[in-house]
Parts: sequence; C-alpha cells; structure tokens
Amino acid sequence: AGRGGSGLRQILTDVIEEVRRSVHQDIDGADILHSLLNSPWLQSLLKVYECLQRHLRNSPPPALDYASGLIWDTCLKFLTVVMLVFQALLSAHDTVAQKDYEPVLPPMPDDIPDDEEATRIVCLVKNKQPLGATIKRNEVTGEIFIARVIHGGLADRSGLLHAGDRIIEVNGFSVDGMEPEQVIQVVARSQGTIMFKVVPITERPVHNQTMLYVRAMADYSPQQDPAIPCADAGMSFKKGEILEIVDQTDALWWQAKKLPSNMSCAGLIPSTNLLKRKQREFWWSQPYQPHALTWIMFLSFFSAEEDLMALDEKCVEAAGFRRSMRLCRRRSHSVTQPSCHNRCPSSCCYSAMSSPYEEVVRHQRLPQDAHRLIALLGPSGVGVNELRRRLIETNPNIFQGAIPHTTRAPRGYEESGREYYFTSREIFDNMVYNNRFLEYGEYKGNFYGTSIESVKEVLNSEKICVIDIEPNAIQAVRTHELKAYIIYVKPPTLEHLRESRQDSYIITNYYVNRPFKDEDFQEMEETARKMEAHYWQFFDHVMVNDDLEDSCAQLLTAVRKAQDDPQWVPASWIRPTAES
Ligand SMILES: Nc1ncnc2c1ncn2[C@@H]1O[C@H](COP(=O)(O)OP(=O)(O)OP(=O)(O)O)[C@@H](O)[C@H]1O
Repeated sequence: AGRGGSGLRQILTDVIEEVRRSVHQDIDGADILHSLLNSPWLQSLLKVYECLQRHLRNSPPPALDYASGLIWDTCLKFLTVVMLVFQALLSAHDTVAQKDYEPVLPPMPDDIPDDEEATRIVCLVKNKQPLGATIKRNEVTGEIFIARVIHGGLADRSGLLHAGDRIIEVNGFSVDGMEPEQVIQVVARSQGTIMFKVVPITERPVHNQTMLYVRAMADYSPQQDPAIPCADAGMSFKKGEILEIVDQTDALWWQAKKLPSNMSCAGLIPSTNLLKRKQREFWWSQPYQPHALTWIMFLSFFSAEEDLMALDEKCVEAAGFRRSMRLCRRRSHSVTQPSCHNRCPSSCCYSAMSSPYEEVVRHQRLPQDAHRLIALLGPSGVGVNELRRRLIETNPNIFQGAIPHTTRAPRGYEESGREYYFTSREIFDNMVYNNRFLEYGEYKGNFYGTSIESVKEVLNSEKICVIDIEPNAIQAVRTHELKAYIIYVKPPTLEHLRESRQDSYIITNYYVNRPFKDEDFQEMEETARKMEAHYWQFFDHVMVNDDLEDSCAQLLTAVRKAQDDPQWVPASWIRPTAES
C-alpha cells in the first residue's frame, strides 16, 4: 500500500510470475493459486481500488449533499406516466373486448320483407357549389341512377354517392316514375340539407387512374355541344390550355381540370375517342363547309389552310444579308408545303394537327442538356427579324442564328458557312429528298432553305439557336431532337402600330425599305388573326411587339425561362415513341 495504488498491481504481477515458476517446479497447490491470482475479477477489483485511491487523493466536490432523496421523486414521476399509459391501453382493450365502439342502433322492425334491398340514407349539406353528380334513367325499368360523380365535387368529397347507385327518394319524395329533370328540380329546390335514399351499387369498379396531362389542340364549349350528357357539368377550354385528366373511366366523357388551377371540382370533356369519332362522322357526312360548322371545336381542324398565308407572287430586287431567304419564304409557301408531305407521306402533319389533345409532361432541362431551339413566329412585318437580330446582338457568345443553305452563287464578300452554305442544286435536291430542311423555297430561280443540321450545329456548340419560322415549319421544329420553344410575336393594336412604327421601314415584295402604311398594319392584323386561329395551340409564349426596347427585354426573359424553368412539353419528346 505504501507504493500507492498502481504499485499494487505491479506487486500482483510479480507474485503471479513467482507462482508461475512454482507451477513449473511441481509445488503442491501452486497451479490453483496461479489461476486464482490470474483471475479477471481480481484484476478488475484492483482497478477499482486504484481508481478509488486516485479520487481519495484529489477528491471532487459533491453535486448534492443528499442525492439519494432524488430517487423517490424521479421514481414517482416515472411511475405516474407508466400508469397513465397502461390505463389508456387497458381501457382501449376493454372497449374492443366489449365491442363498445358500435353505435347503439334501434331494434330491427319485425315486418321487414326478406327480399328488402340494403338502402343507404345520404345527407349532404348544400353549399354554393353544385352537387357534382349527374343522373340517368334506365329506359326499360324507369329507375333513376347516379350516372357520374364529378371528381372533387360535393358528392365525391362525401364519399357516399357513387356512379351506379339507384336513387329511391330525394328529400323524402319517391323518384318512382319521375323524369330525370323532375329529380333535378327537387334537388335544386331543396335548401340546406339534401337527403338521398339510395340502393348502393353492389360492385363498384376499381379505378386505376394514371396521371394524364394534355394540351388542348382546339377550343371546346359544352354549351354548344348537343352530345354532352350534362352541359352544366361540362368544362370549356381553349386551344393551348393544359388540362389534367382526372378520370378516364368513361370511354367517351373524361373528367378534367384546367392547369394552373384552384378549381376543386373537375368538369366533363369529350374523350379523344369521342372526338375522333365525331370528327370522322363529320368528315364523311358533310361536304366541305368550314364556316357552316358551329358545333363545338372542329373549326380549327377543317377550315381552309390555303388562305392563311396567301401572299402574291411579286417580284422585288433583293438586297442585304439573308434577305433573299426571307423573301423566298414569302413566295414559297406553296413550295414548302410539299416538303411537309414529302417528309410524312402518311400525312402525319394533318394527323398531328387534328389530334384533339396532345399528351404533355412537365420537363426541366438539365444543365448538361442541349438548349431548346428558340423559334420566333409572327405575321410579316411585325418585327420577328428585328427582335431576333437584337437578341443575338445582346450576346453573340450565347445566341446564334442558323446559317441557311442556298443554290445561288456566292458574292465577292460572302463565305460559305458564314452568310450561307453555298451548295449545288443536286445536293440541295438531295437534302430536300431526305427531309433535311425545316423549310425551303425558291426565289428568282435559286433555292434557299434552313437545314436541321445547321440548327443542330448551333445547339451542339452549347449556344442557344434562335431562328424565325413560317407556320408550315411548326411541325418540323416540334421534335424530340430540337425541342423548339415557339414564341409568337403579336402585333399591338392599330393605334399602337401607327404610333410605334412611325420611323420604321417595311420590306415588301415591291420595295426593300419604305415607310409603313395603314394597309400594312391592317394586313398584319389580318394575318395575325388567322395565324392565331390556326396555330395558337403550338405557341409556348406569346408577346406583343409594341415598344421595341420593352419587347427585347421581354424576349430575353422568355428565352431564359424556356431554357431554365420547367415547361410542359409533348410526352413523346421525353419518352420517344416509335412514331416520333
Ligand atoms: N417594336 C417596334 N417598334 C418600331 N419598329 C419596329 C418594331 N419592331 C420592328 N420594327 C421595325 O419594323 C420593320 C419590320 O421588322 P422586321 O423586318 O423585323 O419584320 P419581320 O417580322 O421580320 O417581317 P418580314 O419577315 O416580312 O421581314 C423593321 O424596320 C423593324 O426595324
């Protein structure tokens, strides 16, 4: 002990060594003593002893003088909590064991016939919203059924009424022998609570609804649709709007909401199948009469396209950078049109245009992905080229146009690959044949065209390619490969055109630069109206070109958003199908 705590263990080690040697000398009992001294408990005991010795030397001050009293306090609190938990658990057990949770029901009347169907009483509290259900009558039995429950409506949210439930009474009135209209009147008259007595449908269909978002490719108005089962339950929409299809159970009438939406209740819209069927029926039953068609939405499918961009074939001296390409476009509408048919002999352009809905997905471009092609479109003279030029000027390291191809001979200062790609007629024809042009045309015996490759070249260099297109190139740029973001440049009102274009010059087919006249503005408005009527559904962004500076800023913002923000794009771009 005189050698201190740590000395003790040293002594023990020495003793063990001594005894170990005795074991080898065969001294009686030495092996027992050796294992005793070597045992772990003795080692641990000595360790504890050593610790105590250390604390004796520099003993810590006590936190409390009387700590043992705390244990009772802590125990009491702990026990109270445990007891409360157990009490709740046991009381839940007793409730379940005694089946105490069921409501107390009045005794069953004795005079119920054996074949009585199970009925359900449903009470709904009417608010300002419609009920959100439609009814129909079985023509054979005369029975009234719930035909459809509108997603998110009052009936749907109650979870108590389902399509197929047979209505027996409304507010105590038997519906036996009533016409559906009479039933609706009873419902409409009721104030506060409506009570339905129904025979619930025995087997409710299981709905495996998949999320479906579509872009409307035409306008729809339920009020003008005589085929809709209930016009009040219908939802109108305009072409270009994004719709969330929330219910496709019915093959003919879907339920949808418009996005972005704060509508809680969906509305009925015709399904793709129904529209295509109607379209076919119409197609076969009618002589070509686009303007006689007032029934819902087919106006945009069948009206004449030829009148859209009709521009006289006029001759003009072309001058300036790529002006020939622009002028050739104006004259070449009829030339570019066949290129579309060449591209898709099965007239896919028509079928793409005539599909009533286009499936879309919300897509976010990743930083490593190629930029989306920016395609500007607008009536001639509105300022598409001016805006495009100014955008590129803001930062030529980021924005670039596509270099057109031409069969004309280069002029002295021109270089192939800078102003144009100068090619032979044979190569040009070959490219046309292989659908390599987004659009092309002829001007003064020479051919001009914008190739897909020239656009890809810009996109592959990590720049943003900005081009201007004519409407007949829309289908060619809306591809998985180019993912065009189409910006429609709209003219302002006549008054604003007059004001803003006072010092501007127009390039017409007769004159290269002459001041704007009122008839130019009127023509611009007329062309804009037609363009919007036919192609609005394809416009990702619409901007009005009034004040030039403002428009340039707006364009820059739109282009940034196109590249950086999530956008609705055709689903086929993201999960390409065999067709795309
Ligand atoms: N917001 C504006 N305010 C005033 N002048 C404008 C505005 N936008 C364009 N301009 C001018 O209008 C004229 C026509 O514009 P631009 O050449 O860009 O037309 P465009 O839409 O490309 O038509 P086209 O392809 O038929 O030539 C140009 O002189 C241009 O500077």
